[in-house]
Amino acid sequence: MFLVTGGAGYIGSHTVLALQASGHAVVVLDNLSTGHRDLVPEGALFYQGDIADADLVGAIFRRHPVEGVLHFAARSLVGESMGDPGAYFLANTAGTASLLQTMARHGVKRFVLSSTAAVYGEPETVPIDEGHRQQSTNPYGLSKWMIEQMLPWFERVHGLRWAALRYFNAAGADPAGRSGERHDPETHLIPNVLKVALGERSAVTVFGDDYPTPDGTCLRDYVHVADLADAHVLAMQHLDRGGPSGVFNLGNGRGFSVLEVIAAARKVTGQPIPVMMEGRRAGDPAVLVASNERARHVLGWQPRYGDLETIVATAWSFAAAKAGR
Ligand SMILES: NC(=O)c1ccc[n+]([C@@H]2O[C@H](COP(=O)([O-])OP(=O)(O)OC[C@H]3O[C@@H](n4cnc5c(N)ncnc54)[C@H](O)[C@@H]3O)[C@@H](O)[C@H]2O)c1
Ligand SMILES: O=c1ccn([C@@H]2O[C@H](COP(=O)(O)OP(=O)(O)O[C@H]3O[C@H](CO)[C@H](O)[C@H](O)[C@H]3O)[C@@H](O)[C@H]2O)c(=O)[nH]1
Repeated sequence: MFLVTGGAGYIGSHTVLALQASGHAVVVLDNLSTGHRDLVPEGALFYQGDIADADLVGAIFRRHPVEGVLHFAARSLVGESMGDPGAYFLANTAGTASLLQTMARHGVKRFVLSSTAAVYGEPETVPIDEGHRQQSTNPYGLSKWMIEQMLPWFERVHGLRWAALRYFNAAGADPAGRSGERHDPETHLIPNVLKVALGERSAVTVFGDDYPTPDGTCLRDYVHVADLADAHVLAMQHLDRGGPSGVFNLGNGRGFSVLEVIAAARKVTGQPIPVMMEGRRAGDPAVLVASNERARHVLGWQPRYGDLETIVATAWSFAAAKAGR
């Protein structure tokens, strides 16, 4: 059995589905600060509470035979972190230190962390490999980088084995329609583009068209949430086999511009999707594209839904169903 923190959230709920599909029992811990109780897949046990509540986490470890923890629970709004860094260091870094300490007390020795491409900051070379310098430009990325740096100490002292998965841009929805992205407020590009297609917003705001890229808008590496979920199952299997702890980028290795994403959404939805150009959003690097060689070779990860139109189409099916279309 695995403990999934943040299993009522976007990527966590998809990973619960993938763990269940590979035969694992799951217990979810989530404080529902940004998640939804109804996104927790059927069959998973659910505890509402905080990762830093050592009594509650300890009780879960006493009651259930937890072999490992997949840790998604976090605050993850870059803009918010710029205005309230302390909230991010407390919730993410200190909260995870508490979780790791409780794991150590209860002898739980496997850990998969949701990390982020935001640990790299402005890239010096593209594609970005795991050896790239870490110089996050925001407190959110730094809060995750500090967690990554704690992990080798828990390994050395307590025998923890861990994988830190640095996601690029998570996107799409469960191809079977069981889960999808439901953030409020929604800051991510694809769901916001689809809100325009649904008529919930009048136009997509494009943050900057003067970047040094072919069409002037930012390039990002969009990776399907079901492919991310698969990588978590593979990372746990890798640790099970006695594979070494480590850091892995998760992206498709291809960059798409904001305007290319909007064009794909026009094609998928058949809607015109008007655009409104605005200035740059603070802290956005021009290009973020992953080298995913390590995840492919070491974990045997093979993304199944790398095609941009497929990513957008699965997100569209979920968003349209939610809106009653
Ligand atoms: N969405 C992305 O593109 C992206 C990219 C890189 C990294 N990440 C990371 O992936 C993880 C999941 O992201 P998401 O997009 O699914 O976010 P999400 O907000 O949908 O999910 C996070 C879940 O954690 C829960 N939670 C938050 N703080 C908690 C706490 N202290 N105790 C218990 N539960 C708590 C929330 O209620 C929510 O259900 C996060 O750690 C995020 O930093 C996301
Ligand atoms: O309404 C919008 C929303 C976004 N964008 C642009 O679209 C691109 C993608 O933006 P997202 O907000 O969807 O994603 P980010 O690249 O900002 O952020 C993601 O990648 C980060 C890594 O830098 C973190 O991991 C973060 O958690 C994760 O959401 C950016 O160029 C952004 O400026 C728009 O033009 N309009």
